Amino acid sequence: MSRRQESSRPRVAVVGAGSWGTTFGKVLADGGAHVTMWARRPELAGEIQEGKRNSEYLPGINLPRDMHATHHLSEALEGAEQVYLSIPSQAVRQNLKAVRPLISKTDAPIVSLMKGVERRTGLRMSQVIEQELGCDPARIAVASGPNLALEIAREQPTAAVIASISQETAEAVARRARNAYFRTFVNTDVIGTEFGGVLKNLIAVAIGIVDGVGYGENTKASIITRGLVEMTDFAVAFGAQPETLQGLAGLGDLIATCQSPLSRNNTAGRLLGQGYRFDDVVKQMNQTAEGLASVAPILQLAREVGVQMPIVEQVKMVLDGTMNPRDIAPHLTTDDDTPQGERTQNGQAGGGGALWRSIQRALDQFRNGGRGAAGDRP
Ligand SMILES: NC(=O)c1ccc[n+]([C@@H]2O[C@H](COP(=O)([O-])OP(=O)(O)OC[C@H]3O[C@@H](n4cnc5c(N)ncnc54)[C@H](O)[C@@H]3O)[C@@H](O)[C@H]2O)c1
Ligand SMILES: O=P(O)(O)OC[C@H](O)CO
Repeated sequence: MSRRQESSRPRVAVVGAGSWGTTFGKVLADGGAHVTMWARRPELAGEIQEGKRNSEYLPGINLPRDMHATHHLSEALEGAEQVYLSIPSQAVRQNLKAVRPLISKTDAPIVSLMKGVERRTGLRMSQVIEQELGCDPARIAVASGPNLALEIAREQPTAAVIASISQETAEAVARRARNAYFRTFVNTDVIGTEFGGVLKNLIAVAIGIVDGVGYGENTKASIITRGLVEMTDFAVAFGAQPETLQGLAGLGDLIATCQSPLSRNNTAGRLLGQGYRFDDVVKQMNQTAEGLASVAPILQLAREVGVQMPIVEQVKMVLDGTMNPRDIAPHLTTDDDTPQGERTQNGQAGGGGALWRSIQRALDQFRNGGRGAAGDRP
């Protein structure tokens, strides 16, 4: 491709060159964008820029010629029409402080690719972005879904959802972030989309734990199913649409993360189940397992709104070393001896579910001027 052709392509920046940032950069470049990655380490920026490889995070993957990289943030952000963020959630705030002055003159959409909450505040990443950049929330979007980086880097067909409170922003990002192997849907339920990505990590840690112990498919299916109930109850209590949790950012991501040995959260859980202590697991993981840092703030938030999360509670006990991983299975729902109905706390899977859902849908349409908000729409 000539320099002229390349310079006419829409410019986007990706901040963070780990496995997901680099994969998303490839998705964007393969979709026709001129991509500049920001890598913290100069040697990684050099490898992507010169060798079109990121051998540490994506071994065996050739990156597109239109993917560039620098360790100078200002270079990466210069002229970017969209900015994508993919660094560990606990490091986002400090990095945004450096990003802010560099994008103050643009109204480029800011897209979170991350799936964690800030440990200290319990805030979702879009909330941290809004605080630190002081920008209109309609400019912020989040991407989520069953998106194991290495599979997408290998160009295996995958779907994702882009959420923003602004339909226009969600669509602009979805149009840019798609190509022949990566299909993006849109919704306006940022809360549900973000919490789906955070919460499935915690259930994937639980699955890893029981896998490490040696339990089989019944146990795992029970945890996945009841885990989805916990995820839905929690997210809905914070204003999410239940449909979002049944979509790509909820059930879809839960299936992918719980089933795949590529998942770092699942892997961390498996090591715990095999008897490794939390500190040893952290040492063995050389990539980000967001679930480990999200457990405590999520449980704190759950307590604040009165939502029960027995599976996540037990993950925390295993992480803290106060529960033997073998004991996780008998407590799948509650320690209460009274048999419970198989329903979510907000009643959506029980008798009142249909009525409750139709009320939600009516409210949803009212809020969106007659358009439905949730659900993954192409
Ligand atoms: N890997 C996936 O399959 C995948 C898929 C979807 C979403 N995500 C989410 O994307 C986010 C990033 O995950 P990842 O998989 O790319 O992680 P990773 O561990 O592969 O890479 C993290 C990157 O952030 C950099 N980094 C670490 N600390 C930093 C700091 N203090 N400041 C700046 N940069 C720092 C690392 O050097 C590395 O380049 C996470 O929230 C994760 O949940 C990951
Ligand atoms: O490797 P994990 O556990 O961070 O999961 C990666 C993605 O979130 C899967 O969608």
